[in-house]
Amino acid sequence: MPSDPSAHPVPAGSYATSRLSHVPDNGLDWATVVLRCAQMAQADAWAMAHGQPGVVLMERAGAGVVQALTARWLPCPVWVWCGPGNNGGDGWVIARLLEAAGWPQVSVACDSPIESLQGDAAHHAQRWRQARLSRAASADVHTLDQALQAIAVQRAHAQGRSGPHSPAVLVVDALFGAGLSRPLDEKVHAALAQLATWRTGDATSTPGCVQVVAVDVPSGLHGDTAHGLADQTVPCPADLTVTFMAPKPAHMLMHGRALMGDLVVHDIGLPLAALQAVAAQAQPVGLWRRNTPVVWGHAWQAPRRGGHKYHRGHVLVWSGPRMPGASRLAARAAARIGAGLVTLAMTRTAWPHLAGHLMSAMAHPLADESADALCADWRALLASRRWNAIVLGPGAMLGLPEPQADTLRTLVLDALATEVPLVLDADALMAFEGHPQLLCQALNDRHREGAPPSVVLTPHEGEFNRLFGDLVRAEAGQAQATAGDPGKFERTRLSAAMAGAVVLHKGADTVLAAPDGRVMLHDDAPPWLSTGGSGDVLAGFIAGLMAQGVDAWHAACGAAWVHGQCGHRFGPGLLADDLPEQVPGVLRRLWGVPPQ
Ligand SMILES: NC(=O)C1=CN([C@@H]2O[C@H](COP(=O)(O)OP(=O)(O)OC[C@H]3O[C@@H](n4cnc5c(N)ncnc54)[C@H](OP(=O)(O)O)[C@@H]3O)[C@@H](O)[C@H]2O)[C@@H](O)CC1
Ligand SMILES: Nc1ncnc2c1ncn2[C@@H]1O[C@H](COP(=O)(O)OP(=O)(O)O)[C@@H](O)[C@H]1O
Ligand SMILES: [K+]
Repeated sequence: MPSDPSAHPVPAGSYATSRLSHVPDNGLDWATVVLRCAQMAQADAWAMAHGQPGVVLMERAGAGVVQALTARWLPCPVWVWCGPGNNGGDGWVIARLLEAAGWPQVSVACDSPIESLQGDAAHHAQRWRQARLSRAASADVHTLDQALQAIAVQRAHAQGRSGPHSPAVLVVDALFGAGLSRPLDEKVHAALAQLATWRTGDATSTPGCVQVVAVDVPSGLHGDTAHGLADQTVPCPADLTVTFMAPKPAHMLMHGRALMGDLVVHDIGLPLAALQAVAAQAQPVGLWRRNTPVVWGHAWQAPRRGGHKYHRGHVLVWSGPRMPGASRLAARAAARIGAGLVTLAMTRTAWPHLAGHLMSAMAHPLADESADALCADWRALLASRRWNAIVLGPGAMLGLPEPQADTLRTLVLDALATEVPLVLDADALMAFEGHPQLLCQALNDRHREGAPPSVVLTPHEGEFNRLFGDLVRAEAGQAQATAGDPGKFERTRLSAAMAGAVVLHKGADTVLAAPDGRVMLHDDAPPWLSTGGSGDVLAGFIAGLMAQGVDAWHAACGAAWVHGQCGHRFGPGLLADDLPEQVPGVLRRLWGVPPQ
């Protein structure tokens, strides 16, 4: 990861790419999409129908794996495990090319007879066989059982002589790709599970003695959900995974990614037109994208000459009585990202202590002798001025008149009854735990069909599950034949559709979704962001952008990007307080403002 990725208009990806050509077309290019398995198959089919033979694509896929593999490991004994379909087809290419590159011990295991293979895989299996025979070498293909026995012997002989770049045995998992159609057979699952035990090391071997390269995905993992089918476990993680053209959701979601080892996305030469054809089929919503300025930059401009502070919007931040730091972080973030004015609303009791800590931000005291008085004052404040965005949630609940959750729910519903763009975070979401329908109803009442959404919900994974878990499970169960976890992308998409709001589902793999079905992945965030208050800053960034007139969707995407960039710029040791202070540098690079 570069130390300052904001130097690039498109941030460095979180995976390695080989030969990826960045040809922008209305912002659409292979590097910025996340394709579902069916869409990848559509792109492959389009390319094949437009003059790119499948056998050539398969040759390039195998060559890409060999390129990544030989860059990492020295020649060592290799087993290529080939499945019955095209994933196996890649395996035959890999076996042939490794031998052609001079790797001395390459063995192939396939439980399907070569004669039973079809299409491009059959073609490449035959090419492998011919290459073997032309060298007067044996063209024997082994079963997975035989392969396991042989590997057991090879690793026993190699004890103490393997290293990170020269394992006793390297296994290429070319059994099944991302579009798995049914769970793995028990026998295949058990073979991969045995491999996994050897890979991690056991009483008789050291970790790394057996290493694994996955073609497309570790077999058994579905590319759309990052889980096995029918709740089957994914038996064998990989040390290196090579997929093709674009990542699938499983490559980008953390629990899928954790099974992949290093990830390489290899360009097998599908043209941009193939992607455009897939995008056309995905209209009007479009493809799932990776979050870069290309997709939201047009919605957010630098302050204009001759403008004044009111042009840049006024943000109102709800400040809870006991955890005022959270709202102050959000307020500071909103101001730093460009809101012209920021006001914190706080209870009258807290006001004397808190107001003195504010400099550029303003404070407004609210009656707090009872929940009714507080809510009445809040409603009066909402009506009193032209607010351009509201943040409600960071540190919002503790210390409110009892019952606290009821009081906070009323405050949220009052804010939702206005037309002011709104960010609901943390406590404001948890106040609806057990009552998600109430929140969804209020959000849908305010959301006008066809109008852009004006509310952003920013749950982290725990909040998301507590708030939406049951609703999403029910909805996904109805929609999917293969009930089970539909994956973070789909869960987030469903929640946004149900809520009629933008949902920014936080985490190391942040997924954003809009009610109309748009989905975005923010994968360029550093782990330094996992510190208390960092989410409060993000809420402030979103509100700061909405106050400047950016719609909820683009504000959420832009804010997530700025948040990640601030984390990169500061690096280790980051506190949430440091994030807003990084914004000037990030914006300077984003807008190309010359250094001072
Ligand atoms: N142009 C292209 O297309 C390119 C494709 N490429 C490569 O192709 C891969 C995708 O290939 P794929 O679609 O053939 O899928 P794959 O994972 O090999 O398996 C399907 C086969 O397995 C069978 N089967 C399924 N589940 C099973 C189970 N549990 N247990 C047993 N059998 C099972 C299934 O049988 P069926 O369900 O039809 O009965 C079918 O025969 C992709 O990952 C990439 O590596 C690259 O070469 C680049 C160009
Ligand atoms: N490991 C990680 N890598 C990248 N970003 C992370 C990681 N962990 C958390 N984040 C980000 O940090 C922020 C934390 O927000 P949140 O959990 O609401 O914290 P808080 O409530 O303390 O403000 C979110 O934007 C989240 O996406
Ligand atoms: K595989």
